[in-house]
Amino acid sequence: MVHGNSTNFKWQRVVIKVGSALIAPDRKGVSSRYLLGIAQFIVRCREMGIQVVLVSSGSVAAGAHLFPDIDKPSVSIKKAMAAAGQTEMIGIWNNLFDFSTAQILMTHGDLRDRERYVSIKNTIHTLLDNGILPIINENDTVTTDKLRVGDNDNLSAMVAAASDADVLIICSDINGLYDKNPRTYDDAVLVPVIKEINKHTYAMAGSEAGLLGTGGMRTKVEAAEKATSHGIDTFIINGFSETAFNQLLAGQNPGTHFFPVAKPMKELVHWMTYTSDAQGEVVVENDFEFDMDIQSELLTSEAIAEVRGQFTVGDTVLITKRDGTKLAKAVSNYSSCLLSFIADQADDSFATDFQSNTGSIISPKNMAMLNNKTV
Ligand SMILES: Nc1ncnc2c1ncn2[C@@H]1O[C@H](COP(=O)(O)OP(=O)(O)O)[C@@H](O)[C@H]1O
Ligand SMILES: N[C@@H](CCC(=O)OP(=O)(O)O)C(=O)O
Repeated sequence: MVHGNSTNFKWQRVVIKVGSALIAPDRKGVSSRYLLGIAQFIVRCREMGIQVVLVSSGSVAAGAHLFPDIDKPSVSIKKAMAAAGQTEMIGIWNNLFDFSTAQILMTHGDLRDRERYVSIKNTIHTLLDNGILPIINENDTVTTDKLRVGDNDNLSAMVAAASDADVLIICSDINGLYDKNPRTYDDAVLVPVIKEINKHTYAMAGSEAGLLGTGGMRTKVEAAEKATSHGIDTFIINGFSETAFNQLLAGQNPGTHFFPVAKPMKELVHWMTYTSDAQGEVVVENDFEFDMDIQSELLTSEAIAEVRGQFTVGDTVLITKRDGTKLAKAVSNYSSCLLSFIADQADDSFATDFQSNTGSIISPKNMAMLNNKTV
């Protein structure tokens, strides 16, 4: 746990996310220029008994030099860059350590499937228990718009939650979050501490990324929101600066430190809120409220105004009011077809009988209240 501007370094497990500009700063293939300092930090953490998981971006940037005549690469060229760059990148990381490393490539399609998520989680823990450094990236070659996380900031927060980490360190090409983009405004000021992430935090982050990166500060704030709501301290630091790593090791905050929330979400609720992806929507009337006291009647067909999308039993659905308010995400015990059918019956007794035989539509142990969060 970290306090104020200093740390007492009681971390047991750290996730370190490294941005593309640190891997291939000149787009001439991978370079060890900045990776040496990061590798030294990883080694020192491990010497202190802290387990480390590395999330490394940079496969596209690392592979770009193999396609020298292409100014504006298409999606398929970028995927080819990623495939070729990934081996260069893993090669250089592997050479920097005298212990074993392991590569894990994943997509959002893997993380949002509970069984695959648990499998990833178990593999990470098994690697750590055996002293092996997991090096993780999105599997860009197989992603589609529907399947991808799209940026490694959010991916690193999902990985931090899956790893049960207590700190996430996002290494970027800039000192931390400024009150506005310092590449545009000379008078931008570094924000050292964020105690609560809100719309002002997002306003400061804006939406511009650097030349090599994806998502800029916005996706880093999204990542910090995901991680801190799971009780994970989050830092954005300058990965170019060895001083920043030394400061962290000395218990100081070298960049922006996002404090964990006072009451972190439980693991399953956190996964449902931030990692699972709703396959459909169950729309209820505007005056609907969950009555948590009667669990079997948490959501009954009479309350349903509309069923949107196609989902099967066990899929996650979004429960929204007609006015668009996001109430909850929950695992549906009914398919969209069946739910539409029983909700459309004019005779309420049909639905009541059906539900008393088949069971409730959703159950509280598989639901996460959203309070209109952006997820
Ligand atoms: N408020 C801000 N504070 C800091 N950086 C900002 C801000 N707004 C935009 N940026 C841009 O975000 C960049 C870092 O994000 P990004 O390019 O995605 O890097 P990375 O590869 O580390 O993920 C900075 O170099 C800067 O150009
Ligand atoms: N999976 C991509 C990373 C995309 C990404 O988020 O990049 P960055 O903003 O530099 O962390 C790659 O390896 O190129």
